[in-house]
Amino acid sequence: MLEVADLRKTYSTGDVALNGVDLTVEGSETVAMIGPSGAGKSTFIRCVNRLTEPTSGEIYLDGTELTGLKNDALRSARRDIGMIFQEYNLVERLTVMENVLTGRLGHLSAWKAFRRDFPAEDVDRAFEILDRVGLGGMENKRADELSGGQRQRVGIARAVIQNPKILLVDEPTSSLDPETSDVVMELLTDIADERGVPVLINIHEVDLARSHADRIVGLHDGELVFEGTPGELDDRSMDRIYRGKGRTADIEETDESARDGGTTEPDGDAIERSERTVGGT
Ligand SMILES: Nc1ncnc2c1ncn2[C@@H]1O[C@H](COP(=O)(O)OP(=O)(O)OP(=O)(O)O)[C@@H](O)[C@H]1O
Repeated sequence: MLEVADLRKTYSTGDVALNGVDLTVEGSETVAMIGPSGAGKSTFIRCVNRLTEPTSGEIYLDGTELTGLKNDALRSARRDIGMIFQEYNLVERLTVMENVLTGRLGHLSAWKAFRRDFPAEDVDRAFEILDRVGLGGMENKRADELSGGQRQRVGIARAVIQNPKILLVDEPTSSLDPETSDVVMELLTDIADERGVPVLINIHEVDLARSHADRIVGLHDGELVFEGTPGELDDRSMDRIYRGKGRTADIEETDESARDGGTTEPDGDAIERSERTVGGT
């Protein structure tokens, strides 16, 4: 389970990317994070795996506090986080099998990692996972011979072989056509279910989020302004996420004036206006 509390990030440029975000992702749920460009989605994911140092806040993964970890402790915690990237981040000249096995490098001693000396069980698992993601028989192909969809499947297999406690996925479909995007999203959610691992996906395509996620969270200007099921993501929520309209503060203000309008005695002018209206009818 990932638990994030009051996460804040201000870059050295003064840009406030995250302004106190709370989020929990657990079980085998798929949570899609949506929001306009610059809302802070990538910063959030990068803070969780500490590629970006948060300014403040707490991040727990299955009870381990990730902020503040250094060196070996940080390396070990990162083994528990499977990352899947927009641009796949494969080593082009290596084979599919070699790319997948790099997901196990963090589990080997430095010497074995240097020699890429993987135990037989890792290789067996790589075969099994490649089969699961639909790349059975392609183990010896070089990464640069693959299509975008195939590359992303290698990226998924490489993350899954880590045995992660969570999958963090950054714009997995941005470089893919709509049909392949759909297949990749389905694969991710199925794998989450099968392995009992939660998935947090940062995604631009709202339709994909709606059709594949269990829960959607919306960021605007570094703040979480929506959290709900795909069915709850109505036009008003979309406005709040993409235009910053009707955020909690605005709603409270509106509600207050509505309440006032209902309970406060109208002033003299209002009475006059209303009488004119009545008299005129
Ligand atoms: N390395 C950086 N240095 C300074 N400011 C940054 C850096 N990275 C991001 N920002 C700023 O932080 C804010 C959030 O950016 P971030 O990339 O997290 O948003 P995003 O929602 O992922 O956007 P996109 O969907 O375009 O990728 C933006 O204002 C951005 O300019």
